[in-house]
Amino acid sequence: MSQCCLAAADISAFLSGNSLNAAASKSAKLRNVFSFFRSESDRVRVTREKIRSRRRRGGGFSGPHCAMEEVKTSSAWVASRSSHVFVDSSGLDKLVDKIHGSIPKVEWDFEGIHYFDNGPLTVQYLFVLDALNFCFWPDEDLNYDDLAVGLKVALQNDKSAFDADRLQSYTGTQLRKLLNWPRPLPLEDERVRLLHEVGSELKRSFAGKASNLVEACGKSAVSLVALITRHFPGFRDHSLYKGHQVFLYKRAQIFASDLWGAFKGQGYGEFYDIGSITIFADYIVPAVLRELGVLRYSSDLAGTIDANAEISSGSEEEVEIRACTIYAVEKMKDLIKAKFGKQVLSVELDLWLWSYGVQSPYLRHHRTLSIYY
Ligand SMILES: Nc1nc2c(c(CN[C@H]3C=C[C@H](O)[C@@H]3O)cn2[C@@H]2O[C@H](COP(=O)(O)O)[C@@H](O)[C@H]2O)c(=O)[nH]1
Repeated sequence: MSQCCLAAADISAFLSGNSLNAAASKSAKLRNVFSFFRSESDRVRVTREKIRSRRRRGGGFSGPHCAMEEVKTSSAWVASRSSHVFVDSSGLDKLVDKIHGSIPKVEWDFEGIHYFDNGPLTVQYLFVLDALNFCFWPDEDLNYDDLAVGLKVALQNDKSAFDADRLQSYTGTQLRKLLNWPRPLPLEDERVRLLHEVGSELKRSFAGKASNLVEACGKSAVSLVALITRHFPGFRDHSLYKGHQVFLYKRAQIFASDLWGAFKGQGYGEFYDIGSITIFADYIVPAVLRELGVLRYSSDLAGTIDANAEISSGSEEEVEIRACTIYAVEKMKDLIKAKFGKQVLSVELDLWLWSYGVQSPYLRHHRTLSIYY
């Protein structure tokens, strides 16, 4: 920079676009300095634009670890500002003491309802299952088991039923028939759209196979969640709460957990970081935590839920229920570690709490129309 050793003051003045303009008309020397800085500023502007466009494309700064950490940190952010839902620390304390820090062991597929052949077709089955694993409550006869069994029977009858091309072409009537369901499914058009999305993106990026998606994550559940939410918009389970983005990623995370459970932590289910997965913010676990005195609701919110009235997706109430669920279970894990020196997994806590909830006939859960859970 021999021709332009301007003092710092001049450079900052330049960046403000004032003094160098006037000076440049006085002398050639300064004119050179000015032209040098103009080309520099163009270079800087181009670089900045490149960074901005990379950010817009979502490249570079949202690595896999960001995604999962964001679930925990954004849920904690909500919990620290919530006004409809509260985590009762004494309730949490009592629950941990009650179980002496030991979680009752619940087997994955304790109901015996899932397809399993220990191979890539099981991965395809679980990905299709978790693409549709949401919002059963509007049909009081429908529940998760009907979906799991329906897809299992469909695959046993036709091994090509979940090929990427087939997934892209299902209609609502065909999906209903596949599940042997006598009437339109809740959010049926969305379920069909999500099947199409899974089929087309698996074909475009993973040779049609969910097993390739899993193999691409290097045995990291966190990377798998990041890969899924990057490629499949239907899995991008997030909300805006008081102007902040809150990440929940329920169906992306439960897919990793279902692989881990189905394959017993081996093969397609082997993840060195399964401990990073949080609880799955569905509508059963929050209701169980409320029943166990861990979550407390405002009287208005309790009244709405107990009257079986709906809560809007993205409302403060809905986001606080889901985020406080994640926050409470993370706190529960810390408490079990501090009090009993035990390291428990969210996926194990989840299976215990969820299985407890689906077997409680009078459980009152919140009702939100959502494709996320
Ligand atoms: N937190 C959490 N939420 C879960 C599951 C499962 C199923 N997990 C399988 C894996 C191993 C087990 O053996 C299960 O068979 C479904 N759900 C959610 O519950 C709701 C369905 O309720 P209902 O309408 O009553 O069927 C709905 O939001 C659904 O997305 C879970 O494990 N954890």
